[in-house]
Amino acid sequence: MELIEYPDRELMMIDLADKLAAELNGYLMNHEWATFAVPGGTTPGPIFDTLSGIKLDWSRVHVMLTDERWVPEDHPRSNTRLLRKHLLRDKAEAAKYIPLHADAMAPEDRIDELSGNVAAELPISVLLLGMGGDMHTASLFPGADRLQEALQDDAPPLMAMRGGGANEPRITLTAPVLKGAMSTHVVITGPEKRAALEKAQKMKPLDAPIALVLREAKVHWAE
Ligand SMILES: O=C(O)[C@H](O)[C@@H](O)[C@H](O)[C@H](O)COP(=O)(O)O
Repeated sequence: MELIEYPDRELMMIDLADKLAAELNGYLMNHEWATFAVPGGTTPGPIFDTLSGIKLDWSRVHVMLTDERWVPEDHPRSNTRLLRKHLLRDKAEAAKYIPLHADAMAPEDRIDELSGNVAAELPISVLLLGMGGDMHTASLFPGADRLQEALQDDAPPLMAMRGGGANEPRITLTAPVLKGAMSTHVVITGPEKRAALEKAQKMKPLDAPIALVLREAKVHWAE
């Protein structure tokens, strides 16, 4: 794991946005398109704000979430809503969006179709992950109902997930998809998450799902 510490959050968000854009740009030099997977939650908004204004051939960037809360897209907890408001606008409006959500009561109602769309975009070229204080990443929560299945190397690309720290049903990329990314970044803030991250390094993914990716990841941290 490579830990990159920043003097403050604002600087980190801007610098990380630049790094991600540079990686996408580099990838596009040798590939027809790039798959860019990003987290929801409260941390990445400022990264998205900066990214959306960066000059890049966004029309060849396919954006997807690492996980989604199964709520309508105009719900305050919808990660899709966050993306539309902060990332898929300005220059980045040209990006192709690969949804993890569809209009249905439960994720299981639409998962086959959503999963097929995700499978066509793999491997992920550039992956950005968040992490919770409980060491979950994407919607792979310790104690969630199908975590064990989602950690298997032959897990389907997308799975529904309930329980653990999740408030509502979730849909999430699974371990093989996250581990298969060409480049992996994790962004965290504050002393509590820093301590959790350090603990996770010595733990198994079943207890600390972020541990799945830590060996290969660059972790970006600011107080
Ligand atoms: O939908 C989500 O909740 C996320 O994708 C999730 O995996 C997030 O990255 C962590 O929960 C950290 O969330 P915060 O940034 O809000 O602390």
